Amino acid sequence: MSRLVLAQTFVKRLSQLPNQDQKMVRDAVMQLHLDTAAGGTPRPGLRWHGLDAPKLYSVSPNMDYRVIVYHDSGDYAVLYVDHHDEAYHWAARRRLEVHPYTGAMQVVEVQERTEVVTHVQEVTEERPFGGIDPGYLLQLGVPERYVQTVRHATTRNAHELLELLPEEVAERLLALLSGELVVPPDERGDDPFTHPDAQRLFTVLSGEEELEAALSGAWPEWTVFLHPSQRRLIERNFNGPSRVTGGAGTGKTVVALHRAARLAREGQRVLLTSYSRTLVSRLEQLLELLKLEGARQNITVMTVHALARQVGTELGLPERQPEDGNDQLRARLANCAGQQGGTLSADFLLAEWRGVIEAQGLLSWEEYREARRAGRGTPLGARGRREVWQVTQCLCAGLAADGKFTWRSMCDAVTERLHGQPARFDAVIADEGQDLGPAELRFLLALLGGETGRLMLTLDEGQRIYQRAFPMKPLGLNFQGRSARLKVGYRTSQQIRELADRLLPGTIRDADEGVETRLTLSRFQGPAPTLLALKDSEAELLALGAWITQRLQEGVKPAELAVFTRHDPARTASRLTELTGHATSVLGTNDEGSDPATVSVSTMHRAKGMEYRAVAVSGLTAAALPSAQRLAELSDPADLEDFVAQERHLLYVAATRARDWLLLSYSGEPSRFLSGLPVTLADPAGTGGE
Ligand SMILES: Nc1ncnc2c1ncn2[C@@H]1O[C@H](COP(=O)(O)OP(=O)(O)OP(=O)(O)O)[C@@H](O)[C@H]1O
Repeated sequence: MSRLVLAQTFVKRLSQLPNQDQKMVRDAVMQLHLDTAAGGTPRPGLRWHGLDAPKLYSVSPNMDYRVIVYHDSGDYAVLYVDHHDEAYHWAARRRLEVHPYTGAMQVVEVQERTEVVTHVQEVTEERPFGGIDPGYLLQLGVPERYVQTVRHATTRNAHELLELLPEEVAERLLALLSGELVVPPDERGDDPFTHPDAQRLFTVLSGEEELEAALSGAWPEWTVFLHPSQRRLIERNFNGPSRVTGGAGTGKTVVALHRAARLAREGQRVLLTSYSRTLVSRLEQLLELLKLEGARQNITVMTVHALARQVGTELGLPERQPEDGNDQLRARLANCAGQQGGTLSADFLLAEWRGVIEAQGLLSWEEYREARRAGRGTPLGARGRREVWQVTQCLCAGLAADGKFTWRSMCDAVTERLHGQPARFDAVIADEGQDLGPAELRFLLALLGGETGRLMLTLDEGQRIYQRAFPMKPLGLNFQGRSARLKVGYRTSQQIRELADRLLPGTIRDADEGVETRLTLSRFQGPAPTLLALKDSEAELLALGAWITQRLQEGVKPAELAVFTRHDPARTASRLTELTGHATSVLGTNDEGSDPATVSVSTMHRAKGMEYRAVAVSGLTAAALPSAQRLAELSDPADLEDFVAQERHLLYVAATRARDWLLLSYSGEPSRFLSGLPVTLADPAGTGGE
């Protein structure tokens, strides 16, 4: 009996081919399987023949395409497909080797770039791995042919080398670079394709049906080829609350989905949640791809607020409508302060309400009088506190009289009602957890009957755009020993990730004093991002139009393109259409999709959770980012600092929605967040930086 193994590189390339070509390749692979499954040989029609590289073979679905296959004893591993020359070029640069220490199958790149790295011999430069014992490097999975190259790598070219090595190895070396102690992977096993290191790249198929599903494109890569660090987080049972962190596009949502699926298959009642409807509807769509069948009914997918409202109604809380916009609350606070002749500004009062009273769920004057005001910049004496309390009580009374609630106060009210009730879920997984506040977390814990160990948060401090950081330990959430960082960037090209990383500090500290370095690796290369500086907004829109035209000509579909702006996307969309003729649709705050024949335009806030092949972030002026309008309203230094950090994160979020192409643009004075980034001056086609 022989086995058929599929490599992630094949599945990915197959999905990029035109439909009719995919079918032809699928038929050829199915044929190969049928011919060899019972120990036979491939039929002559497949034109099976050996290549120059050891154990690599080629199959020809037609005159144009070649499928590259590794074959050894009973194993057939389908590695890659492409047009004749490209496929052979791919094969010529790769070897499949069973690693001598780990026993895992590795795809090792050879030639060209290896030599580039080896020949950089600047003795004066620091060699970060120079002092590491070759035996230890081997234990970490470094391919034998690379051990000396790694030891010779300099600080400058170490990253180039890491992008070249098998991912699992690069990840361990990256951890060494950031000063972590790295434990070598498991001892070698018997099967090179099922070693945890190999599972991110290969999947052994158990039959024709599975092969059919894989080949028909019903198998998006993420549903099968998990990174070992993702797999561990999905399979591990934690003895306390757990946390998954990672930069944009490192697969945190993928972990959340697979873990929810795994627990549901075991019969657990799972809540998979996040804070916005857009994010939750994306979770719902992706969950369908995991083909859960009966187990699907064990998973509730809902926003925290929608669920709180539903549970509140069940528990007999009066029906109220949400009123949570900053502008509405600020107006109510100004009104109350005016009535009471207070001295504090509406903005200060709002920040105190959001940052102290709502954040800590303070329900009485005594509690507020004693409360810690950590993170608030302006000190408040007893008189000031009294004034804040009176005004915010007036706010609450006004909201209640009008049949309204703020989401946080509703969460707190429901949490109180849930007290002492049995758990409604066996597990809660909250994606984009950085933007959930204390009230939301308390509610989630109440749904678990207080069992903090059944909560998993996936989050990125660098993408915090709504919620100021707050310590989680007082809520009983201590993640020590149960926190893991994902380091492989799946979404964005190396070039886009590197630029986006420059928008944020290299390390980020959370409110519990945890410090994380943001080092991440990318899985693929792409064109350099472009930063355009134009003389006025009309010139900027024309340049944007030219950039879009160029992308469309290169085969990017309108639905794979998005434009993000800080303010007023409707205006950008209509001016863009007027000036350039490109059809656009504006995405609102609901989860509605856009017309696939148009380019999406939305706010940078709406970008969260989205993904496109090409993204333009336009109008990045000093006045727009951080929003000058909002800055003028803030007086407390801590509020200002929080706000500027959130605006910076917003740019990071918008930029990291791009997989292959990124354009940043502005006219006049640039946003302070762009300082230090190389500008490609007015270049309408967007080719200057590429
Ligand atoms: N193991 C994997 N194999 C292939 N693709 C993956 C894998 N994990 C994640 N991806 C892909 O990478 C992209 C980003 O994944 P995901 O949305 O889970 O990342 P994230 O960390 O939640 O991102 P963000 O924080 O930016 O929202 C998606 O297209 C996803 O399908």
